[in-house]
Amino acid sequence: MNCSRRAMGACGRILTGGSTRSLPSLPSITSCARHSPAQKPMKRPNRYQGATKSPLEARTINPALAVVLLIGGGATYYLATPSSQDQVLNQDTFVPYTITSREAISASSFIFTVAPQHPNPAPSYLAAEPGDPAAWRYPLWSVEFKQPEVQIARNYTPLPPVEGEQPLRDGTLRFYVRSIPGGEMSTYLGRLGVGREVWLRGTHPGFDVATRLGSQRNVVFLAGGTGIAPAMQVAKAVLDGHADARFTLLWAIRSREELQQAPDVFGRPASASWWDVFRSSNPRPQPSEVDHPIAAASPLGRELEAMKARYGDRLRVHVGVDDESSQFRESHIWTSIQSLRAAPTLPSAPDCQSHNQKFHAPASEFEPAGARPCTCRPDNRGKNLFMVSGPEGFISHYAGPKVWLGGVETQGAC
Ligand SMILES: Cc1cc2nc3c(=O)[nH]c(=O)nc-3n(C[C@H](O)[C@H](O)[C@H](O)COP(=O)(O)OP(=O)(O)OC[C@H]3O[C@@H](n4cnc5c(N)ncnc54)[C@H](O)[C@@H]3O)c2cc1C
Repeated sequence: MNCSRRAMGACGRILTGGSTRSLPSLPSITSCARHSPAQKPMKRPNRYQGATKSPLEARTINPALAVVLLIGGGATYYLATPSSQDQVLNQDTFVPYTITSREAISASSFIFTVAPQHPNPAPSYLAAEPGDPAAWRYPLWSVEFKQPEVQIARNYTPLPPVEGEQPLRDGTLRFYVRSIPGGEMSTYLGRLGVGREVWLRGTHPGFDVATRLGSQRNVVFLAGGTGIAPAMQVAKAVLDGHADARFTLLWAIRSREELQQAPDVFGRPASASWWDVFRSSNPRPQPSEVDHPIAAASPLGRELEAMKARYGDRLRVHVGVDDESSQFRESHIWTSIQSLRAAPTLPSAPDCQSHNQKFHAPASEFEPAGARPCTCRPDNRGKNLFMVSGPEGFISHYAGPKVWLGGVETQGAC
């Protein structure tokens, strides 16, 4: 735990969904804060968090920037009653959707699809004009679901459309959710079957990946569990957007069934016993790169496989499994960062709110695209990114605890 935090650097900060950090050959870090002054009150849940400076930054070898997206715990928000006039997805009121499919991945996680009850030909998360191929407007975004019985809301991250499928103009969205024991919203969603009604509000743009990355092309993304949803969003946006972009996904999961079903049949590394861990002749299990095709792929595994088929070596996927004692450690993160062999970037402009670390630290995880314009030299715009996303405990492990910084609760800042 301490080791991980040291590895990440000296500072970090909480983002509602992610945190930012520096990578080795990627310079200093960028960070995001959880609450943006520009945001309306009551809208910011807090599962994904971002950290500003990080241990990685502290150890900066060559400046490069890293963004860490974090998924954190959820805050409770009292919800406004939806107006009858707001029938399509919007940022102010909750609108009804219907669950159209539900697929279990493990005993506690599942993917489900929702369709709006009032179709909207131009949802706010689509960039294309009607008639053009549809594309998502933001590299990273989420919507809120509400739990009507106890009046709370939580953010969830739509999964990118499956390979070969356009974002659907009928507004259909898919989500990967884990039911947390005792969790108000996630257990509520876990109980709902096909045909049940859910209520959504959004679109909520996330950390402005495009501006932060600028002319740089490398992202390392450490995702814990359902934190893979934002990772897949960012991977698709970055890899579709730039033919020379490279994305390394480090996916930390509790058990292999998130990636592969029937793992014992298909060659899962043997679980490490306590005895194994301490036997010098049996070194500690290590995270491994995912083979393609993925044997007995889970529904999520099939989606990763499709992305891998599309992007080839530009997308590398590594998995660390709790049950197999192959968690990601500092050395794995550094190896992934350094393997990108990104050219060092120059220091950012002192007043650049996108790339200077002092502004990055208190930045919000929820920020409108372009809200923080880059003022760096034209030939030095952007930072390679290291992003972290996952449950609060996961983020704390890698980015450090939540702290208050400049009146904003952040994570990864110290
Ligand atoms: C921008 C954003 C996007 C998100 N996208 C997704 C997504 O795509 N899929 C998804 O499943 N979640 C996502 N989340 C997290 C989600 O919003 C909720 O926080 C989560 O589902 C838990 O809510 P809850 O009401 O069930 O638990 P709560 O009642 O809020 O929490 C109950 C307890 O469980 C702990 N806890 C919360 N989450 C976890 C966890 N993952 N593991 C272990 N303990 C936990 C809390 O700290 C608390 O102690 C996202 C969060 C944000 C901010």
